[in-house]
Amino acid sequence: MRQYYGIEIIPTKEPLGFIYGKNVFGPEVEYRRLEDIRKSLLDPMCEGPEIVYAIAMDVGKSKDKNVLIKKNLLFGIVTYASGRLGKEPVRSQGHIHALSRYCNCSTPEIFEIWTGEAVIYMQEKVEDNPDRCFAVYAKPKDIVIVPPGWAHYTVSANTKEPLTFLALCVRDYGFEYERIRSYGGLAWYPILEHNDKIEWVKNNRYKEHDLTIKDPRNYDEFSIKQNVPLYEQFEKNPDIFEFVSNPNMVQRLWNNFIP
Ligand SMILES: O=P(O)(O)OC[C@H]1O[C@](O)(CO)[C@@H](O)[C@@H]1O
Repeated sequence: MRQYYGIEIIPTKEPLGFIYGKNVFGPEVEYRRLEDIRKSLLDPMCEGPEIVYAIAMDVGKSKDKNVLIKKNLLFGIVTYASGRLGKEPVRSQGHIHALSRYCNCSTPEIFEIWTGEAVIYMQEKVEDNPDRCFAVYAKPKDIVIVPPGWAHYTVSANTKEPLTFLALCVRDYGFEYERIRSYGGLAWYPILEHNDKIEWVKNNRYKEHDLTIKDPRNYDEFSIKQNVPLYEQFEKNPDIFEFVSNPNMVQRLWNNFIP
C-alpha cells in the first residue's frame, strides 16, 4: 500500500488511527463514536463498535503544505472499525458540505479507496423528494467524486477487510447534519444480507425514489485519472484540483452530474 498511494500513512487497528511516515504531517485523530451517529442509522438503538471510524483531517507531505493552503485544499484520511451497526455494515453517518466562505457555496469531495471496499452513497437533496440517488461501489485505487451540495455517506462494504480512504476537500470544510437526522438518515440504508452482500432498504420518510447502483467512472472532464494515486496527481499538477475549493469554475459539469 505504501508504494502505491504516494504518501506514507499507515492505518492502525488498535487503537484505530494512523502512523505518519517521515516528512508527513497529520493531526491526532478524531473519533466518530456510535453514540454520535445513531440518529442517521436504520436502527438508532443498534449495537456496534464503540468507535466506528477515526478521521485525520489535514494530512500531507510537509513540502506540500504551502500549496495546499494556497489552493485552499485539504486531504483527510479515514479508517473504519470492523463489525457492523446492527443490520447495517459499518458506515459514516452522512453529511452535506456546508458553504465555504471562499466560494460562498457547498464544495465537492474526491475519494480514493486505499483498503477494503467502499460504497459511496450520495443523493442530490435532503427533501421529501431526494432526486437522484447513487451507490458507487469502489475498490482500492478507485477514485469517486461527490458533487457540491449532495448528501453522502461511505460504507465499509467488505466485512473482512475494514475500509481506509483518502479524501480531498476544501480547507474550511464544515458538515451539516440536522436535515439528515430529521429524516432519520439518507434515503437508502445498506443492510448486510446472507454472504455479507449489501441490499438496499428505502427510508420511507422520503417520498418515492430510486437508487442507481454503479461502478466508478473516468473523470476525463476534470483531468483526473483512475489508477494513478490521487496524492501523486495532486503533487504533479495541483491546479487541476482548483475546482474542489472553487466548484463554480466548472459549474456546467455539475448539471446532471453522474458520479
Ligand atoms: O461527518 P461524518 O459523516 O461523520 O464523516 C466525516 C468524514 O467524512 C468525510 O468528509 C468523507 O465524506 C471525511 O473526509 C470526514 O472526515
